[in-house]
Amino acid sequence: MPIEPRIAALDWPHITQELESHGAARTGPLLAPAECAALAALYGEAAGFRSRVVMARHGFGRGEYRYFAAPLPPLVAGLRAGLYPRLAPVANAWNAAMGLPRRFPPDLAAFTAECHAAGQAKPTPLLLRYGPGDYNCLHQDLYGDLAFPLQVAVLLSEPGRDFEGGEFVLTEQRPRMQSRAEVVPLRQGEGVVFAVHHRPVRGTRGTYRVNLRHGVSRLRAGQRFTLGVIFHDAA
Ligand SMILES: O=C(O)CCC(=O)C(=O)O
Ligand SMILES: [Fe+2]
Repeated sequence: MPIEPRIAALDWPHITQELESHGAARTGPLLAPAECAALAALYGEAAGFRSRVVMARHGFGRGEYRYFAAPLPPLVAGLRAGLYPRLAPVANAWNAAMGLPRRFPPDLAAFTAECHAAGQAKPTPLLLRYGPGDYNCLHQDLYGDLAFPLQVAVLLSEPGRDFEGGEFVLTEQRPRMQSRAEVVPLRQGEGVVFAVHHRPVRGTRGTYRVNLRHGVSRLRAGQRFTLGVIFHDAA
C-alpha cells in the first residue's frame, strides 16, 4: 500500500488523544520490514545526505546521524507530507492553549514555504545509527525561530532481534516541579509522535506549559537505526 493511505488508516482519534494526555503517541505499524531495511541501508551510501554528525564530538551522546539532502527519498518525503496535515490541527490547538500566536498552515508545502522565507531552507529528516554502548542525550530538535511543535521518529530495527537496550525516552519538565520520564516501547516499523519542545497541560489552575526533551538510552548490544521526521527545516 502507498504511504498516504497507510497514514490515513492509522488510528488518529487514539493518536490525538494520546498526544493530548501524554505529549507522545505510538502510531502502530507504519513501515514494512523491507522498507525499514531499505531505509537503514541508505546510511552506508555516499550520496543523498547533506551532513553527518558524530554525536561524541559535540557531547550529544555516542553514535551518529546523517541529514538527508533535498530531494528527500520518496518514502521519507511521503511520510513527512502525509503526517503533517494530521498533526497541524494538534499543533494549532496546542499553540492556542499555550497562548502562542503562531498557527500552522494545513499542508506541508505551505509550511515549508514559511520556513524558507524565514531563512530555514535545509531539510531536517535524518537517519540515526547506534551500535553497542551508543546513546542519544536528551535534546530538542530546534533549528531556528520557526518550529513545528510535533515530530515523528520511526524505529527501523527490531528490538530483541537487532539490538538490546536503546529505548526511546522522553522527559517532561513541569514548572517548579521535578521532571517526569517516559519510555516509549516501539517495534520495527512503528513510529512515535512527540512534542519537540513545549506542550500544554491542563492543571487545576488553568493550562500551563511543560518542556519536553527526548533521547535514547544506551544500547546493550546490536545495531539500531531510526528515521527522524522533523517538519521544520533548518537555518
Ligand atoms: O533514535 C531515536 O529513537 C531518537 C531519534 C531522534 O532524536 C529524532 O528523531 O529526533
Ligand atoms: Fe531528536
